[in-house]
Amino acid sequence: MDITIDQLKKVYGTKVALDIDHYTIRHGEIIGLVGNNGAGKTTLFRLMLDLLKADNGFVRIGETEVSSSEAWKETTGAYLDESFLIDYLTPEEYFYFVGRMCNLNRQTVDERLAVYERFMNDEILGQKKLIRNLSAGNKQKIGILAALLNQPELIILDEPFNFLDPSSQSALKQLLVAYNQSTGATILVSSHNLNHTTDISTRIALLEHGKLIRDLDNSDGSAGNELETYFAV
Ligand SMILES: Nc1ncnc2c1ncn2[C@@H]1O[C@H](COP(=O)(O)OP(=O)(O)OP(=O)(O)O)[C@@H](O)[C@H]1O
Repeated sequence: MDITIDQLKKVYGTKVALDIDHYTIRHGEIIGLVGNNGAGKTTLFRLMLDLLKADNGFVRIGETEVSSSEAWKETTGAYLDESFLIDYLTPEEYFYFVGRMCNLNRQTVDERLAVYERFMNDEILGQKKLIRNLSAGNKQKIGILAALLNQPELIILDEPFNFLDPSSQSALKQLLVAYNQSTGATILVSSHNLNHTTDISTRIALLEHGKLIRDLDNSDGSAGNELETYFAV
C-alpha cells in the first residue's frame, strides 16, 4: 500500500509549517524523517493521521484519502506523543483497552507483548503503577508498543528514540527492522538522531522550513555522510 502526498500545505497565520509538492512512499520502506526544530516533521505526521486539516492538498494511504475515510486506521499504528496515552490506567489496562478496540482478547495482547520482553525490560508490565507515574522513557515505550499491537501495515512514530536509554534505543532499532522484515510493513520515523535514522531507514526525507529539500536513498547506508555535511553547516 503506497502513500501519496500531493500539494500538501499547512499554514499557521503567516507561517508555512508544511509545503510538499509531491512525495510517494512505497510499501515496505522505512522512511527516516529528519530536519531541524520547526522543520515540519510533526505537522506532516499529524496531517498523515488526519489529526490536522490541510489548507491544501491531500495524503492518500493506498487509494484512500485519509481525510475522507476511516478505513486506513485499521491498518495504521502511530505514536506521536503522550496525548496518545491514557494516563490514569496501568500499562496493562491501557494495552487491553487498545486491544479491545482492535478486537484482540487479553491472551492475544499478552502474547503479542511477550515478543517485546527485552524492550520492556521488566519496567512496564506488573508494576501496578499508573502510566502517569512512569518515567518518560517507559511512557514512550508503552505508546510504541500500543502502536504495534494490531500488527499494522503502516507505523508512524514521532521521535521514538527520545527519552530512551541507550540499550532501549538499540532494542527499538532492532525491533523496528525485524518488524519491517518479517511483515513487510511501511515504517515512518522522525528523529534528531542521524545515526539511528541512517541505521534503520531505507530512505531519508530531509525537511526544512516545511519543504522537502532532499530525498536520499539509504538502502546501502550511504545517506549518512550527506546528512552529516548538511547539518554541520
Ligand atoms: N498549533 C500551531 N500553531 C502555530 N504554529 C504552529 C503550530 N504547530 C506547529 N506550528 C509551527 O509550524 C512549524 C513546524 O512545526 P513542527 O512541530 O511540525 O516541526 P518539527 O519539525 O516537528 O519540530 P521539532 O523538531 O522541534 O519537533 C513550526 O514553525 C511551528 O512553530
